Amino acid sequence: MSLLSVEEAQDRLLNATAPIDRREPLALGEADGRVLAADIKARLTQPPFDASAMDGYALRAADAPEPGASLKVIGTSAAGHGFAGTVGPGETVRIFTGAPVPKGADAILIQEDAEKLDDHAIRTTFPVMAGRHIRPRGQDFAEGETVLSAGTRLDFSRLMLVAAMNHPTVEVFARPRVAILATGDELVPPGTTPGPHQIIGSSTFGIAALARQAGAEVIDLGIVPDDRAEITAAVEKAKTAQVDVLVTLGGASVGDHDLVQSTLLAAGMRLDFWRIAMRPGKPLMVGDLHGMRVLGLPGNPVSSMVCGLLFLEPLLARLTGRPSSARLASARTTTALAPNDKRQDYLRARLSRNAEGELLVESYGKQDSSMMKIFANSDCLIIRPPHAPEHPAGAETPVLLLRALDF
Ligand SMILES: Nc1nc2c(c(=O)[nH]1)N[C@H]1C(S)=C(S)[C@@H](COP(=O)(O)OP(=O)(O)OC[C@H]3O[C@@H](n4cnc5c(N)ncnc54)[C@H](O)[C@@H]3O)O[C@H]1N2
Ligand code: MOO
Repeated sequence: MSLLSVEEAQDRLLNATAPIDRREPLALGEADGRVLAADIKARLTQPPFDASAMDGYALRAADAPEPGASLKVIGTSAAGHGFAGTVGPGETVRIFTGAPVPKGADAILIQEDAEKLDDHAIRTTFPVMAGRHIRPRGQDFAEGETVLSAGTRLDFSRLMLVAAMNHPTVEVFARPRVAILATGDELVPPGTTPGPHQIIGSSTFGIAALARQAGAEVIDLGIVPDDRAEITAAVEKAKTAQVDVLVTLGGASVGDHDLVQSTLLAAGMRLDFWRIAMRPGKPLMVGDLHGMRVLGLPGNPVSSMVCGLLFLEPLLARLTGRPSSARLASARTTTALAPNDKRQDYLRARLSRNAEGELLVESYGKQDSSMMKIFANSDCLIIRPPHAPEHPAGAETPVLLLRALDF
């Protein structure tokens, strides 16, 4: 059977997935990272009045086109406490940043450009133009204006804006619910003592972190042995918990103890596809069961994570109605890379910069998909397309970033 390409598999997965439309109201303080389910209109105009952008003096520009004008100080306008009167010819009002510009005034002179003659008079030392240092009412947004659209992911800048529009709560899409089930007689949880021939089940923690970063709510179904009844019981738990995505770890290949696919098929799963032309991650399986998308990830921890990055993360982005995160970049290889075979390769690699600031990438020699230390020390994965010829040292290659660059 020929293997599906990564791109074809991603398309098939995403094209068959619609964004979830469950919604919930949330207090703004809880809404970081969530996706708006409705457009947001401003409930008021910002700024609500013409406001001073500087500490200084509000005046009539016509009174002081040239330096040397003397003006009488008739009052004060502070943020939160405006001046009730009107600025007439030859008059000025002491004003502070954020304070309303008093009636009659049409410009602000910054205090550095004012010479104080006494407590009630100043002389200008700089020409004043109408409108100078005034933030006009509504300069930011106007009441009734649609400022943010449904589908926008909330972050620091948008939360600040929603608050400024006077909304204490927002309507957001519910987070996708992801259940993670680790399978294998050999697995025990971290902090326990493995028996003979056992190892620690670690992949759940990587996949859970990735899913949470992609906006999901995670339900850890724990570890079950290679046993059909136990796998079936765990799948029932996922169904009862009404998850959107069931991720299984391990048991995805062709060995006698790889029971996940046959057990899920017996439980009613519709198999979409299985086995991808990629390394690591070949045994990836995708299907549907009881309304859940099923992602069967291969057991080798690095294979699980690479499949998580390439399939789970975009799936969760689709479910929340937003584009996938931008992990693709380009870097120059420090060494030549061997010609590739028919599987798209994802090589663990480290990034650095040369004196010109260009990104350089160096792959690790040994790429066994059980080696988590090398994966954790990697900054990116070099992408080697199927049948790529030898890649010369110094040429650009696409890379998949594992985390944001901080150098
Ligand atoms: N004859 C073949 N054998 C294998 C093939 C193949 O095509 N033909 N594919 C290989 C590839 S590629 C991979 S990847 C693995 C994946 O197999 P499974 O999904 O069945 O994974 P397991 O056998 O259950 O486990 C593999 C390995 O990973 C360890 N593991 C499993 N789960 C976890 C976990 N949650 N945390 C940490 N480590 C885990 C497990 O102990 C095994 O060492 O199959 C190849 N074989
Ligand atoms: O593809 Mo497996 O995922 O090589 O280890």
